[in-house]
Amino acid sequence: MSENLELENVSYKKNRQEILKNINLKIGKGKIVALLGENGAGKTTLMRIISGLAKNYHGIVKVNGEQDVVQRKANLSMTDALKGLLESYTIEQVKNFFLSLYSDFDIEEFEKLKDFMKLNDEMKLSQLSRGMKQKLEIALTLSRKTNLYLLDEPFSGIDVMARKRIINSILLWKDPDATIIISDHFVNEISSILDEIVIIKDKTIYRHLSADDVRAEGKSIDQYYEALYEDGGTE
Ligand SMILES: Nc1ncnc2c1ncn2[C@@H]1O[C@H](COP(=O)(O)OP(=O)(O)OP(=O)(O)O)[C@@H](O)[C@H]1O
Repeated sequence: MSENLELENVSYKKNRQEILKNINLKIGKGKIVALLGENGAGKTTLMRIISGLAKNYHGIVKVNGEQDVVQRKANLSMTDALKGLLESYTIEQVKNFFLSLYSDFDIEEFEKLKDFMKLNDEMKLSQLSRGMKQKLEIALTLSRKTNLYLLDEPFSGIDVMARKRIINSILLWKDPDATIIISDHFVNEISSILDEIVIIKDKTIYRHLSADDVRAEGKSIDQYYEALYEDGGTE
Protein backbone atom coordinates (compact mmCIF):
# COMPACT_ATOMS: atom_id res chain seq x y z
CA MET A 1 0.00 0.00 0.00
CA SER A 2 1.33 3.46 -0.87
CA GLU A 3 2.25 6.05 1.73
CA ASN A 4 0.09 9.17 1.95
CA LEU A 5 3.13 11.27 1.14
CA GLU A 6 6.44 10.41 -0.53
CA LEU A 7 9.20 12.81 -1.53
CA GLU A 8 12.29 11.55 -3.31
CA ASN A 9 15.36 13.73 -3.85
CA VAL A 10 13.31 16.91 -4.02
CA SER A 11 15.25 20.13 -4.59
CA TYR A 12 13.95 23.62 -5.26
CA LYS A 13 15.51 26.91 -6.32
CA LYS A 14 13.92 30.33 -6.48
CA ASN A 15 15.68 33.14 -8.35
CA ARG A 16 18.75 30.88 -8.58
CA GLN A 17 18.85 30.62 -4.80
CA GLU A 18 18.72 27.11 -3.39
CA ILE A 19 15.78 26.88 -0.98
CA LEU A 20 15.50 23.12 -0.43
CA LYS A 21 17.79 20.24 -1.42
CA ASN A 22 17.74 16.45 -1.33
CA ILE A 23 14.45 16.16 0.51
CA ASN A 24 13.54 12.52 1.12
CA LEU A 25 10.47 11.92 3.21
CA LYS A 26 7.78 9.28 3.64
CA ILE A 27 4.72 9.81 5.80
CA GLY A 28 2.32 6.96 6.40
CA LYS A 29 -1.44 6.90 6.59
CA GLY A 30 -3.13 8.35 9.64
CA LYS A 31 -0.13 10.20 11.03
CA ILE A 32 -0.17 13.66 12.58
CA VAL A 33 3.19 15.24 11.87
CA ALA A 34 4.78 18.50 13.00
CA LEU A 35 6.90 20.26 10.40
CA LEU A 36 9.39 22.36 12.34
CA GLY A 37 12.20 24.74 11.52
CA GLU A 38 13.34 28.31 11.99
CA ASN A 39 11.92 31.27 10.06
CA GLY A 40 12.90 30.86 6.45
CA ALA A 41 13.83 27.18 6.84
CA GLY A 42 11.48 26.23 4.00
CA LYS A 43 8.36 24.81 5.66
CA THR A 44 5.89 26.81 3.57
CA THR A 45 7.94 26.14 0.45
CA LEU A 46 7.83 22.40 1.11
CA MET A 47 4.05 22.50 1.53
CA ARG A 48 3.73 24.53 -1.68
CA ILE A 49 5.81 21.94 -3.54
CA ILE A 50 3.68 19.08 -2.20
CA SER A 51 0.45 20.86 -3.11
CA GLY A 52 1.63 21.71 -6.62
CA LEU A 53 1.68 25.50 -6.06
CA ALA A 54 5.47 25.71 -6.33
CA LYS A 55 6.59 24.46 -9.70
CA ASN A 56 9.94 23.71 -11.32
CA TYR A 57 11.25 21.62 -8.46
CA HIS A 58 13.42 18.59 -9.11
CA GLY A 59 12.61 15.14 -7.77
CA ILE A 60 9.52 13.06 -7.17
CA VAL A 61 6.47 14.04 -5.13
CA LYS A 62 3.64 11.56 -4.57
CA VAL A 63 0.43 12.07 -2.62
CA ASN A 64 -1.47 8.85 -2.03
CA GLY A 65 0.74 7.32 -4.72
CA GLU A 66 -0.18 10.00 -7.29
CA GLN A 67 2.56 12.06 -8.93
CA ASP A 68 0.36 14.01 -11.33
CA VAL A 69 -0.33 17.54 -10.01
CA VAL A 70 -4.08 17.43 -10.71
CA GLN A 71 -4.37 14.11 -8.89
CA ARG A 72 -2.24 15.40 -6.03
CA LYS A 73 -4.47 18.45 -5.62
CA ALA A 74 -7.51 16.17 -5.51
CA ASN A 75 -5.87 14.15 -2.75
CA LEU A 76 -4.89 16.98 -0.42
CA SER A 77 -6.33 19.99 1.32
CA MET A 78 -4.21 22.99 2.38
CA THR A 79 -4.86 26.04 4.54
CA ASP A 80 -4.53 28.58 1.76
CA ALA A 81 -8.25 28.33 1.11
CA LEU A 82 -9.06 32.04 1.19
CA LYS A 83 -6.32 33.14 -1.22
CA GLY A 84 -7.77 35.02 -4.17
CA LEU A 85 -11.32 35.21 -2.78
CA LEU A 86 -13.08 38.57 -2.79
CA GLU A 87 -13.20 40.28 0.60
CA SER A 88 -16.86 41.11 -0.07
CA TYR A 89 -17.75 37.38 -0.01
CA THR A 90 -19.83 36.15 2.89
CA ILE A 91 -18.99 32.86 4.57
CA GLU A 92 -22.06 31.41 2.88
CA GLN A 93 -20.68 32.43 -0.54
CA VAL A 94 -17.30 30.92 0.33
CA LYS A 95 -19.06 27.72 1.40
CA ASN A 96 -20.98 27.55 -1.88
CA PHE A 97 -17.78 28.21 -3.82
CA PHE A 98 -16.12 25.27 -2.05
CA LEU A 99 -19.15 23.09 -2.69
CA SER A 100 -18.95 23.81 -6.42
CA LEU A 101 -15.17 23.38 -6.55
CA TYR A 102 -14.58 20.24 -4.50
CA SER A 103 -16.66 17.09 -4.83
CA ASP A 104 -15.20 15.91 -1.51
CA PHE A 105 -16.40 19.00 0.41
CA ASP A 106 -18.56 17.74 3.29
CA ILE A 107 -21.15 20.44 3.97
CA GLU A 108 -22.36 18.86 7.22
CA GLU A 109 -18.83 18.71 8.54
CA PHE A 110 -18.32 22.35 7.56
CA GLU A 111 -21.51 23.43 9.38
CA LYS A 112 -20.28 21.68 12.53
CA LEU A 113 -16.82 23.19 12.28
CA LYS A 114 -18.26 26.63 11.51
CA ASP A 115 -20.35 26.50 14.70
CA PHE A 116 -17.39 25.20 16.65
CA MET A 117 -15.35 28.18 15.40
CA LYS A 118 -18.19 30.57 16.35
CA LEU A 119 -18.56 31.80 12.77
CA ASN A 120 -21.79 32.37 10.89
CA ASP A 121 -22.92 32.48 7.26
CA GLU A 122 -23.65 36.22 7.15
CA MET A 123 -20.12 37.32 8.11
CA LYS A 124 -18.14 38.90 5.28
CA LEU A 125 -14.46 38.11 4.84
CA SER A 126 -13.69 41.83 5.16
CA GLN A 127 -15.23 41.82 8.65
CA LEU A 128 -13.15 38.91 9.96
CA SER A 129 -10.09 39.40 12.15
CA ARG A 130 -6.90 37.50 11.29
CA GLY A 131 -7.73 34.84 13.88
CA MET A 132 -11.29 34.47 12.60
CA LYS A 133 -9.98 34.08 9.04
CA GLN A 134 -7.63 31.37 10.26
CA LYS A 135 -10.53 29.60 11.95
CA LEU A 136 -12.47 29.73 8.68
CA GLU A 137 -9.46 28.38 6.78
CA ILE A 138 -9.12 25.48 9.22
CA ALA A 139 -12.86 24.73 8.93
CA LEU A 140 -12.75 24.82 5.11
CA THR A 141 -9.56 22.76 4.93
CA LEU A 142 -10.76 20.03 7.29
CA SER A 143 -14.20 19.83 5.65
CA ARG A 144 -12.74 18.25 2.57
CA LYS A 145 -12.63 14.44 2.84
CA THR A 146 -9.17 13.77 1.60
CA ASN A 147 -5.96 11.87 2.31
CA LEU A 148 -3.57 14.62 3.27
CA TYR A 149 -4.07 17.91 5.10
CA LEU A 150 -1.37 20.58 5.03
CA LEU A 151 -1.85 23.12 7.82
CA ASP A 152 0.66 25.96 7.44
CA GLU A 153 0.96 27.82 10.76
CA PRO A 154 -2.79 27.46 11.17
CA PHE A 155 -3.04 28.77 14.73
CA SER A 156 -0.68 31.76 14.78
CA GLY A 157 -3.44 34.40 15.02
CA ILE A 158 -5.86 32.38 17.14
CA ASP A 159 -6.22 33.12 20.85
CA VAL A 160 -4.79 30.62 23.32
CA MET A 161 -8.07 29.15 24.57
CA ALA A 162 -9.56 28.65 21.10
CA ARG A 163 -6.24 27.22 19.92
CA LYS A 164 -6.31 24.57 22.66
CA ARG A 165 -9.92 23.71 21.87
CA ILE A 166 -9.18 23.33 18.15
CA ILE A 167 -6.00 21.30 18.64
CA ASN A 168 -7.71 18.91 21.04
CA SER A 169 -10.58 18.45 18.59
CA ILE A 170 -8.43 17.61 15.56
CA LEU A 171 -8.25 13.98 16.68
CA LEU A 172 -12.06 13.79 16.71
CA TRP A 173 -12.52 15.31 13.25
CA LYS A 174 -9.79 13.35 11.58
CA ASP A 175 -10.47 10.28 9.49
CA PRO A 176 -8.23 7.50 10.92
CA ASP A 177 -6.39 7.08 7.58
CA ALA A 178 -5.90 10.78 6.87
CA THR A 179 -2.48 12.32 7.39
CA ILE A 180 -2.06 15.82 8.79
CA ILE A 181 1.10 17.88 8.51
CA ILE A 182 1.18 20.99 10.71
CA SER A 183 3.88 23.64 10.60
CA ASP A 184 3.99 25.59 13.81
CA HIS A 185 6.39 27.55 15.99
CA PHE A 186 4.55 26.62 19.20
CA VAL A 187 5.54 22.97 19.40
CA ASN A 188 4.42 22.43 22.98
CA GLU A 189 0.83 23.31 22.09
CA ILE A 190 0.47 20.62 19.45
CA SER A 191 2.82 18.06 21.00
CA SER A 192 0.08 15.97 22.65
CA ILE A 193 -1.48 15.02 19.29
CA LEU A 194 1.73 14.35 17.37
CA ASP A 195 2.86 11.00 15.98
CA GLU A 196 5.98 12.24 14.19
CA ILE A 197 8.29 15.23 13.97
CA VAL A 198 10.07 16.48 10.86
CA ILE A 199 12.69 19.21 11.27
CA ILE A 200 14.01 21.21 8.32
CA LYS A 201 17.46 22.70 8.72
CA ASP A 202 20.24 23.58 6.31
CA LYS A 203 17.71 23.33 3.45
CA THR A 204 16.98 19.66 4.02
CA ILE A 205 15.33 17.17 6.38
CA TYR A 206 17.53 17.32 9.46
CA ARG A 207 15.50 14.95 11.66
CA HIS A 208 12.44 12.76 11.10
CA LEU A 209 11.46 10.79 14.15
CA SER A 210 8.56 9.38 16.06
CA ALA A 211 7.10 11.49 18.86
CA ASP A 212 6.98 8.37 21.05
CA ASP A 213 10.76 7.91 20.68
CA VAL A 214 11.27 11.44 22.00
CA ARG A 215 8.83 10.83 24.85
CA ALA A 216 10.58 7.53 25.66
CA GLU A 217 13.76 9.54 26.27
CA GLY A 218 11.84 11.36 28.98
CA LYS A 219 11.83 14.60 27.02
CA SER A 220 8.96 16.74 25.87
CA ILE A 221 8.97 17.48 22.17
CA ASP A 222 9.73 21.16 22.67
CA GLN A 223 12.62 20.28 25.01
CA TYR A 224 14.01 17.99 22.33
CA TYR A 225 13.56 20.65 19.65
CA GLU A 226 15.16 23.40 21.72
CA ALA A 227 18.10 21.13 22.62
CA LEU A 228 18.89 20.63 18.92
CA TYR A 229 19.59 24.33 18.63
CA GLU A 230 21.32 24.67 22.01
CA ASP A 231 23.74 21.92 20.94
CA GLY A 232 25.18 24.27 18.35
CA GLY A 233 22.68 23.43 15.67
CA THR A 234 22.10 27.03 14.62
CA GLU A 235 25.01 27.39 12.24
N1 LIG B 1 8.74 34.57 -3.27
C1 LIG B 1 9.98 34.31 -2.89
N2 LIG B 1 11.05 34.72 -3.61
C2 LIG B 1 12.30 34.42 -3.24
N3 LIG B 1 12.60 33.73 -2.13
C3 LIG B 1 11.61 33.31 -1.37
C4 LIG B 1 10.24 33.55 -1.69
N4 LIG B 1 9.46 33.00 -0.73
C5 LIG B 1 10.30 32.42 0.14
N5 LIG B 1 11.59 32.62 -0.24
C6 LIG B 1 12.77 32.12 0.49
O1 LIG B 1 12.60 30.74 0.67
C7 LIG B 1 13.13 30.36 1.94
C8 LIG B 1 12.10 29.52 2.65
O2 LIG B 1 10.96 30.31 2.95
P1 LIG B 1 9.65 29.69 3.60
O3 LIG B 1 8.62 30.74 3.60
O4 LIG B 1 9.37 28.42 2.94
O5 LIG B 1 10.15 29.39 5.10
P2 LIG B 1 9.32 28.98 6.40
O6 LIG B 1 10.08 27.87 7.05
O7 LIG B 1 7.91 28.71 6.04
O8 LIG B 1 9.43 30.30 7.27
P3 LIG B 1 8.46 30.91 8.43
O9 LIG B 1 8.60 30.02 9.63
O10 LIG B 1 9.06 32.26 8.66
O11 LIG B 1 7.08 30.97 7.87
C9 LIG B 1 13.54 31.64 2.66
O12 LIG B 1 14.94 31.73 2.61
C10 LIG B 1 12.91 32.74 1.87
O13 LIG B 1 13.76 33.85 1.85
